[in-house]
Amino acid sequence: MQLPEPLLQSLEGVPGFDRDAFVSVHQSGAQVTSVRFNPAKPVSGTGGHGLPLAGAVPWTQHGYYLEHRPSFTFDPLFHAGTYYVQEASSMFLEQALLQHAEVTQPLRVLDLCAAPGGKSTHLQSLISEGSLLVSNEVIKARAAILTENLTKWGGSNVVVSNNDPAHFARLEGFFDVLVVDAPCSGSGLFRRDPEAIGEWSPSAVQLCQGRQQRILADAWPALRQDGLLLYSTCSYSPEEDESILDWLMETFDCESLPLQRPDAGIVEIRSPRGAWGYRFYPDKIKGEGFFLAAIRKRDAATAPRHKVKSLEMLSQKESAALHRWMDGDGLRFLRHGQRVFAFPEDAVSDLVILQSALYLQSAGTVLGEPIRDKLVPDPALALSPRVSEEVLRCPLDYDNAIRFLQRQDLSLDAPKGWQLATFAGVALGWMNVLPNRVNNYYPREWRIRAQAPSPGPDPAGAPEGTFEK
Ligand SMILES: C[S@@+](CC[C@H](N)C(=O)[O-])C[C@H]1O[C@@H](n2cnc3c(N)ncnc32)[C@H](O)[C@@H]1O
Repeated sequence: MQLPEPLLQSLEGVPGFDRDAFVSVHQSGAQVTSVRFNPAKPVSGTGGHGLPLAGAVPWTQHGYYLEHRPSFTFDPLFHAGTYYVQEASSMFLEQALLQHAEVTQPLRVLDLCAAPGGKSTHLQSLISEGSLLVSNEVIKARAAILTENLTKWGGSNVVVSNNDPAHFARLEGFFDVLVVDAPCSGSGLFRRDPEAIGEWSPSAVQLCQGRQQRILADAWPALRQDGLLLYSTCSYSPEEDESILDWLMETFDCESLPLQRPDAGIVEIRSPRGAWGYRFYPDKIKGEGFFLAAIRKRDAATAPRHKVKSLEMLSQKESAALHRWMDGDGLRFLRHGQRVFAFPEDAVSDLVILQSALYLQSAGTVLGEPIRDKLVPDPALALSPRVSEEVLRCPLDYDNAIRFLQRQDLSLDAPKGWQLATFAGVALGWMNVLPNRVNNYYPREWRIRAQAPSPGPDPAGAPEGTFEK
């Protein structure tokens, strides 16, 4: 692996940069794989997840390294949203949130650059049920992947939007926490993705810096006074890290916040204007290149009055019928078009504002489409940890679970009607058992398309739909 010489030269003198160790860790071919478990979907069956765990990630509660990289595509528990494959350094976000936000209180959190959903699934696990996460992605195709990953994660307190950062100016002072995991020149991921080296150049770094400033300037008004900004990149370049912190300090009234580090390998820096930032180098910690900083907004933001369209609530009778399908404690059932969905009761007024200001891709948990007195259940309901205990469950063995996820026909001896297909006690999706056949309702766009790998671990990694920082 040939790292760009201009990159190495630009890092000379940057705190924590050790040229020889840095080059050598990139040339070693070593790969680090890590996952973060979903606390809302514990797996208790024999052997649990069966993943080859190799110790905890020191800066997060639910993150673990793996001894090697298994084929996630052919693990039903991956599709069930019981864990997310996430780069370890990125999980440091948890420390920043826990140290500087009141996560036990209801929070409105905006994850502005969210696809494919690593930070958003993490944030969802850290905030309270009555909090609200708005997970935004500007690129439409990527917003669809984000929705899929968040649907599988299962939280009802999430809204996915597909907006340009500039649109958030309509929500002045609305959010308590703003996460900007900015698009960047990507040098931090060179070890994992050597092909990205070819796309790197000093001018790409400049271009990214300009874009990062625009994104931050556009979203800044949406953060309330005393709200928390978490800024991160996977770039080593000071132009995208320290210089952005200095630009924030010069442009806005804000205060930089220090973080406690549970691992001495994380390098604490002070920018020329004194802002704190945290650098991750693969030769110093077990993870990829990453940068994170926490900033408190000081200037005032006034909450504007919104012209709002109301939402259609279900009647008590309609809602009562839905409790057979979902534990609705603390949730409100609402109608959108033909479908009904569940949303945290305390956040319904926020949703009314959001739908007036943004282009929403999804909100809460879709239960399905009521037809006469019956419900055609939605995949999101199957993947919600709140799906009712009353719903019939059909445990599948491994081979049938894979057939189900490939959307193939199944031949099973099961009672008639809607059933949750489960594996190791965790729901995968819906089947409708008819007298002469079983209809597989796994979404076509989510199905496994890859060929099954040969038995045994797959150190090179099998093709898969979801893996990112
Ligand atoms: C580093 S990735 C986000 C990764 C994500 N936070 C995660 O943890 O999985 C940056 C995201 O910003 C989006 N993006 C690109 N250009 C953008 C822009 N001008 N404004 C906002 N987002 C942008 C990209 O599509 C990409 O999804």
